Amino acid sequence: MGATLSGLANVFRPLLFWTKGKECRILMLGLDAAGKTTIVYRLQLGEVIQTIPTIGFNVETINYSGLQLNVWDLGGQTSIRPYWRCYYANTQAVIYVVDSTDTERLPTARSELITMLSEEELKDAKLLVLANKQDSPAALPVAEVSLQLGLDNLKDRTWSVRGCSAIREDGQLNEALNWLVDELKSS
Ligand SMILES: Nc1nc2c(ncn2[C@@H]2O[C@H](COP(=O)(O)OP(=O)(O)OP(=O)(O)O)[C@@H](O)[C@H]2O)c(=O)[nH]1
Ligand SMILES: [Mg+2]
Repeated sequence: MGATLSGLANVFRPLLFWTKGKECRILMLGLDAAGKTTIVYRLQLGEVIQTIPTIGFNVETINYSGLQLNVWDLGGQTSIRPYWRCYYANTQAVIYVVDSTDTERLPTARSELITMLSEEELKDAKLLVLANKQDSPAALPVAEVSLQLGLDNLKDRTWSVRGCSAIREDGQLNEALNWLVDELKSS
């Protein structure tokens, strides 16, 4: 019963505060095909949309739990990654999305993450790592993704790693976002 009530609370939480709240700038980063765009529109529209690779960026506003989240979803292809840094200024949080089935490129995801976090402009940014595509049988468990990204080595950073699936309705995505908005509100 307790679990059901907390599930319901998670579902209705985004609706509870629909008026414009404090603005927060959030960057969605991660390698190409990690699921960034799918997640953004899943959170905004509550549905799974057909995506195409992002060339440049999408920017969307999501009113969530009393905050106005201005979400910048940047393309993750190799040739686009050098431009991520143009968007770092005034960012309060980074959502770093990882394809948990793409084991071959986890070292690349790790090095891009480390490079990004070393930037002065992001030194105070909170970090939410999403180990996405957990619906797939080929997905590595969250703990393994975390290990391979070297997250335990992070110092002086408010961070969390969560498993999720952009295409499955299990509440994990909302739970992860709830963690982030609670951190943003308390800072
Ligand atoms: N099985 C599964 N597929 C997913 C999930 N999330 C995204 N996808 C699929 O992964 C592919 C890439 O998703 P996108 O959201 O376009 O990826 P992206 O990170 O925005 O990629 P770029 O824009 O190129 O950086 C699409 O075919 C999605 O349908 C998920 O949780 N599970
Ligand atoms: Mg995209």
